[in-house]
Amino acid sequence: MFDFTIALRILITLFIVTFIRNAFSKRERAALRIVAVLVLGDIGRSPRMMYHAESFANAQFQTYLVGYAGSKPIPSLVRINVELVHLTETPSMFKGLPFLLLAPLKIALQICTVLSALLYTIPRPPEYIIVQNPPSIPTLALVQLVCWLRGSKLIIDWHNLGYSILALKLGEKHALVRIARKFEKFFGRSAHIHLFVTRAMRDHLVKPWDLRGIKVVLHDRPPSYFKRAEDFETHDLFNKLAPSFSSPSLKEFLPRYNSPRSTPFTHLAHQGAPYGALSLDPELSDPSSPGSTFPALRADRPALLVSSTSWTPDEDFSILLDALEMYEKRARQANEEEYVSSDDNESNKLPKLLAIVTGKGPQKEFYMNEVARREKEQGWRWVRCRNLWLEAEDYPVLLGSADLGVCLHSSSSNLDLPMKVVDMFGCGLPVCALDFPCLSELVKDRQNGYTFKTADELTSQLTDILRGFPDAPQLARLRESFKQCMSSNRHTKHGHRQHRSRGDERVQVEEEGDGWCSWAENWNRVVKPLVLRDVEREETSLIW
Ligand SMILES: Nc1nc2c(ncn2[C@@H]2O[C@H](COP(=O)(O)OP(=O)(O)O[C@H]3O[C@H](CO)[C@@H](O)[C@H](O)[C@@H]3O)[C@@H](O)[C@H]2O)c(=O)[nH]1
Repeated sequence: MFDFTIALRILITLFIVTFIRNAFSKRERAALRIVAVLVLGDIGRSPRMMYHAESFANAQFQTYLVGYAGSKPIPSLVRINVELVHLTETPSMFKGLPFLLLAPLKIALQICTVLSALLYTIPRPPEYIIVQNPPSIPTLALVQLVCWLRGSKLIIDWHNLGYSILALKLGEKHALVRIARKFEKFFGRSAHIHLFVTRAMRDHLVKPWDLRGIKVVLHDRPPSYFKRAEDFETHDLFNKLAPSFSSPSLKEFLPRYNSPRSTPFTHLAHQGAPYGALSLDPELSDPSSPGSTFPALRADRPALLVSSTSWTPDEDFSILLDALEMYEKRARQANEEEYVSSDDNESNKLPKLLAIVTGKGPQKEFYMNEVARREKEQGWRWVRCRNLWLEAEDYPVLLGSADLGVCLHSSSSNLDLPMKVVDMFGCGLPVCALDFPCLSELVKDRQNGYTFKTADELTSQLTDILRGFPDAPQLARLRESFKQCMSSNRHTKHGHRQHRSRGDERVQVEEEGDGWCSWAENWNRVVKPLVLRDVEREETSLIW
């Protein structure tokens, strides 16, 4: 059996020896063009850090991505040779301990495993270490120490504030929250570069925390392969997902299909056949019949709603659950004979609604049990809700195949924006998003989506948008204004250059505007010039 205490002792001894050796010998000189990207979390569930790693590697850096193994990372990391360095997990036997006992044990192990990764596994000192905050404890202190020992430059990527997440658990006034805030402020103050996910976060931190270093906003943006799905991609995806839709309650809910020729959303159609008139004709759906067939959306498909959540307390899933329950009631009123008068026409009907919730996290089991309970006890006929975790390459196809996205993110600090909405926008998907301060940096109400505050409001938005589906006029209008909003953003407000003083240097910083573009375009414009500044300087001095 794995002896945790022996491993811990070995790691602590190694750390002390290294520390003394480094403290009393000449500091190492960092090697140019090596970067360590550190996240104290599951690498595969840390999209922004994976994108940073990809961008550094594309800028010819030898790139190490340090974090926990778990979900599969994006495939491009393997292609471009990013080296994954895995941290040791907290042994599962500790997981049942109370928080106040578990926390120090977990931190002790984190200290050992992070130091061993940054000091030993990465053989030459990196030029840059870029760290995700939060979590802040113990990471911020560790990276400051390693940068001091190895002569690396620190980049802090401010995603949110660690102490504000702890406050959700312990309450704002708790002594540990106050200590965590002081820790974050002290160890987060100095860095070579501070990156912020929003302007609101930059403004909140720069002056009040007296941050030192280059400070620049880098909004989340989707990679270029996040796009609207073609019908054949939707067809392939739902064929692949067929085993996840095999439960009796889903089978009776979804239109009949015959994989691989048809799925609940698509079928094989003949070129030139009228849209929507095909699914009932088995001859036409048979790929072996003469003439070319191609996958097309079926007219009797349910509306597809996608929501992604980390199942944490700052994303209150009960809002969506209540909204789905109310949608079920309204769909019965709109569609079922006992409620509908003969004057009511088709365009007032509401479609069946399949909500797919992606994501992993602590509250998943609780809420999915609640979904199953309500579905069964109330005999839902118009709504189903299922949780899935998709392979990294399938996740954008699901978003690109959906009709509407829902986001329940409410920031613990009111300073960070949901990456999942960025993903949805990249896939051409308008969203209904829970409102909170600073959301307007991303979601413009009634332009690229709707904002809501309560389950009631969300239900009204769902029914308005989906009424008459698949020929839903409100959905068509929303898609049109979404397209206009994103394309006008793309061509207008790009950033402007600013000069900032940094010691005796004048630093040119590209300030980001609201412009919509891909992650790579944004990173190359904002971060690349900062991390390759010495190259520019060398090139300039060669010219002169
Ligand atoms: N492969 C896969 N990935 C998924 C799936 N579902 C969600 N994800 C990944 O999980 C991310 C959402 O994770 P959250 O933890 O819910 O992030 P967020 O609230 O939307 O955004 C927060 O984290 C970002 C990244 O750390 C921050 O950049 C952002 O500011 C914010 O703090 C998505 O962007 C996507 O990359 C899935 O089924 N499969």
